[in-house]
Amino acid sequence: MTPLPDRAPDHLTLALPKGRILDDAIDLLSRAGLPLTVPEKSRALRHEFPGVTVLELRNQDVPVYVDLGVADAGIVGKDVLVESGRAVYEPLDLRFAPCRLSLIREVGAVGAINRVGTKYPRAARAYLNAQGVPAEIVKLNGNIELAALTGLADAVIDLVQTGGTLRANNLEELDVLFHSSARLIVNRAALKLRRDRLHPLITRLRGLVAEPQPG
Ligand SMILES: Nc1ncnc2c1ncn2[C@@H]1O[C@H](COP(=O)(O)OP(=O)(O)OP(=O)(O)O)[C@@H](O)[C@H]1O
Ligand SMILES: O=P(O)(O)OC[C@H]1O[C@H](OP(=O)(O)OP(=O)(O)O)[C@H](O)[C@@H]1O
Repeated sequence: MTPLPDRAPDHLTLALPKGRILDDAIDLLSRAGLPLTVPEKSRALRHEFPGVTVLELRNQDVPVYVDLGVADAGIVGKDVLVESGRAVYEPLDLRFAPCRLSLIREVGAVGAINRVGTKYPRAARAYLNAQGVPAEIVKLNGNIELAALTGLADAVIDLVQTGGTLRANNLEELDVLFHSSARLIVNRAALKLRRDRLHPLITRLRGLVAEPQPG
């Protein structure tokens, strides 16, 4: 295991993704007692709070920073965690950012699925292998559904939440690979070294996500 960088055992370093997860993650961690505020809009990538450093990362990099011990813990979607293949400790489903990873096609499309566009090539390969579909996978980086609309691919594997994107583009969901939501992930060495910070945090977060949600 990669050794942790030399940091005080009572200091926490958290990996959080910029984008749609950041505000809810900061809100939940604040309610769990950490002295965090949403970072000012700036080009700063590292935010210092009393006893806590927040590293603002791309989603895909959160499991890497936690697995390699540069961050003690992080918050990331299950979809990104599965795709990362990183065996980090995942103690808690935080229950926000719910969505599902699905196989999607144009409504009424027929014929073999020979090529699939996706941002999730690892999950897509595992799914297609399990289905016995020997399709080529094309890794894309955004607006994935366009691949199915333009003929770049016969189908796509992408996230669905409200279904609004599907309806707006005459697409349909053929199958669900798995459901996703935001997860707390923790570096295994940090869990021992910084147990006095991490154990109470996990306990408080567990209490918060177990409470009935407002509304
Ligand atoms: N429409 C959605 N509704 C709810 N949750 C979503 C939705 N889309 C994505 N998510 C969840 O939120 C996470 C972050 O999504 P976000 O849109 O911020 O990332 P992104 O901009 O696609 O990623 P990146 O640019 O880092 O590749 C996803 O990994 C997923 O877990
Ligand atoms: O079912 P819905 O509520 O419409 O949500 C699903 C859409 O949300 C995500 O895209 P996002 O807005 O993050 O853009 P991206 O494709 O550039 O990642 C996802 O990739 C879908 O396109």
